[in-house]
Amino acid sequence: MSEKIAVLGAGSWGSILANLLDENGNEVSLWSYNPKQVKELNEKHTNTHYMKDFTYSETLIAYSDLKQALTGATTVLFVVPTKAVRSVAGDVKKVLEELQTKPQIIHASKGIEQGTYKRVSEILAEEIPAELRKSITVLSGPSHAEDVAKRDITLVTAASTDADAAKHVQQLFMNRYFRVYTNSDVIGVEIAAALKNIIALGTGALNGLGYGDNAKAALMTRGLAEISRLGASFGANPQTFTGLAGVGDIIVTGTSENSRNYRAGDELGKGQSLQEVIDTMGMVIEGVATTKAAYELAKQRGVEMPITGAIYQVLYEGKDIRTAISDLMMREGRSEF
Ligand SMILES: NC(=O)c1ccc[n+]([C@@H]2O[C@H](COP(=O)([O-])OP(=O)(O)OC[C@H]3O[C@@H](n4cnc5c(N)ncnc54)[C@H](O)[C@@H]3O)[C@@H](O)[C@H]2O)c1
Ligand SMILES: O=P(O)(O)OC[C@H](O)CO
Repeated sequence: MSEKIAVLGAGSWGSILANLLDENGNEVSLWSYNPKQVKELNEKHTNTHYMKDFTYSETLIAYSDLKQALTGATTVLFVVPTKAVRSVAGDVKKVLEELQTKPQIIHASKGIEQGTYKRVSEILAEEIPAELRKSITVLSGPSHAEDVAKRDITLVTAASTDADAAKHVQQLFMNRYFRVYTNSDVIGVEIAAALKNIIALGTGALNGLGYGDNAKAALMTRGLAEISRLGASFGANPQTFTGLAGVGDIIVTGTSENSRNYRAGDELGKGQSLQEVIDTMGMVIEGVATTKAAYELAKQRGVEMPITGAIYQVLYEGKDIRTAISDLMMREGRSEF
C-alpha cells in the first residue's frame, strides 16, 4: 500500500516517523514552520538540532508551505508539541477546505492543553473539518525517536473509536522493526501518554539526587496508579494502563537518558532551576506543562494524585525536592489497592 502522507512537525519524532513512512514506500511531505530546517532537510537530508547523526531518505521532501505539504495527502499526521496543535489544526482546516480533500487524521503528540484540559484528539476534533473527526487516530507507546532512527524494535498502539481508521494506521506504519497494535480506548491511551511525562520528570529527579532503582520503580508504579485513577474518572479502560501506552511508556520514559522529561528531571535533581533546564534543552519537555494541567484537572475532578501534586509544588511553587519526597513518604500508611 502506498499513499501520500503529510507529516506536520519536523522535530525528533515527526521527522523520524516521516522517514519510517517513506521507508514503508509512501510519498511523504514533511512540514515545518522553520524555513532553515526545511532547507537543511532538503539539501543535506539532515536535521541536526533534533536528530544528530541521522541521514534522512532523499525521497522525503520538506516544506515550509502548509498548502504544498497538504496537497494530495490522503493522510495527515500531526506531531507538533501539544501547545501548537490547536493553531496548526486551525491552519490545516483552512487549507483542506480550499483543497477540498478529506484525509485521515492521525496524531502522535503527548500532552494536555493548558486551561482547557483537552486531550490532543479533542483539540483536533474541535479544529478540523467535522467530517474528518471520526477518523482521528492516536499513535502512542514506548517509542524514543532515537531508537526508531536505529531501526531498533519498537511496539506502539494505534487508538481510534473507528476500528477501520486504527487498522489503516496499523498498516501504514508496520514494518520489520515497528509493530503496531490497535486499541479502541482513545481516552486511556491519551491520558497515559500525557501523564507518564510527569512521572519521568520525577524519576529523572530521583536519579539526579542519587536515589536508586527501588525509588524509581516505586515512583513509576505508584505514578501509574494515580494516572489510572484519573483515567478511570473519564471512563478509560483500566487495561490500557497495563499496555504499551501505559506501563510500556512509563518504563521507556521513566528510565531512559533519551527522554527529555527524564533528562530535565535529572537536571532539576542536580540543582538546576526549571528555567535553566528549559533553556538548555532546546526541545519540548511536555511534562512541565502537563504537570500543571493534570494537577488542576485532578483537583477539579476530586481525583487523588499525590505524586502529581508533589511535582507540581516543585515545578510551580518552588518546593525543595527533598522535602517533597519526604512529605510523600511520610503520608499516612494505607492499603495498596
Ligand atoms: N521525541 C520522541 O521520541 C517522541 C516520541 C513519541 C511522542 N513524542 C511526542 O511528539 C510531540 C513532538 O515531539 P518532538 O520530540 O518531535 O518535539 P521536538 O521538540 O523535537 O520538535 C518539535 C517540533 O515542533 C515544531 N514547533 C514548535 N512549536 C511550533 C508551532 N507553534 N507551530 C508549528 N510547529 C512548531 C518545532 O519547530 C519542532 O520542529 C510531543 O508531543 C512529544 O511528546 C515524541
Ligand atoms: O523524550 P520524551 O520524554 O518526550 O519522551 C519521548 C516519548 O514519549 C517516549 O515514548
